[in-house]
Amino acid sequence: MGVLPVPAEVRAILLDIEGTTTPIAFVQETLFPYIKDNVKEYLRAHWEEEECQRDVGLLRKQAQEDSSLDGAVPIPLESGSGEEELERVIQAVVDNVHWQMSLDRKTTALKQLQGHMWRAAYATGHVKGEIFEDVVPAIRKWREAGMKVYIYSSGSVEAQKLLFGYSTEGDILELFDGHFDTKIGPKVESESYRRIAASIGCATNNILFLTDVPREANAAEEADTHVAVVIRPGNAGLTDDEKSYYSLISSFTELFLPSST
Ligand SMILES: CSCCC(=O)C(=O)COP(=O)(O)O
Ligand SMILES: [Mg+2]
Repeated sequence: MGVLPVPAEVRAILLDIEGTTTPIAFVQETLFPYIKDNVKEYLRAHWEEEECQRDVGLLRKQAQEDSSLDGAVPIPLESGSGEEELERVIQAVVDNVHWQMSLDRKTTALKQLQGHMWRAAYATGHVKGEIFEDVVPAIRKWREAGMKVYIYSSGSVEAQKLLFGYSTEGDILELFDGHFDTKIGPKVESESYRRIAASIGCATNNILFLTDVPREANAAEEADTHVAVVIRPGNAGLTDDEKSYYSLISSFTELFLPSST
């Protein structure tokens, strides 16, 4: 087992979810198929609700922005009433969601709808958020050492709270001091990490960001945030250059805090 000393100036640890706290397989083989299989039924059942209309409005706006992309699916406005017209628009939303998911897009519009759909899946016990076994004990230790702990995921804040609120380890939301999603900016843009630091009330170099994705690590590092790349079973492989450039950990227990005994 390796040991990665955490720089003394670090006051907060910022965690990615998929591939870092949670197996990619759980997201790809449980969470995403749930959306693909249930989106049509969900839209039919909730169409008249304000939240659902807001989600569709966001998806429509995103579809307009995406109109020049290969295979993009437009979402028309409902013109008139009637079952057939409603089905036509719902089918367009379904096709748009499937298209975005086929590209694993991280748009706020898609993530917002997914977060709302997962609510029922978690609340009924159909799904439990999977967490790697080293995660909870390590976070408890970091917190005892005075470290703040935050989440930054492309999944919406609502989806994050469901995953950790209904997890295989029980409700562990108390372990986090706050949550960030793509509303603060994309994870591959350095400005997002400056905004997160401002929101936490610290400098970017007071933060250590743990992620499985080198492009995200690179963006954080450009903002002068400390980074380590997390290697978990099922994660995408790293190039030799990435392996030699980044600090790597395969378990949270490998982080060594200056105050740890
Ligand atoms: C928060 S649960 C769903 C995860 C998700 O939708 C996703 O896109 C994962 O992105 P991450 O930034 O956590 O790698
Ligand atoms: Mg990730």
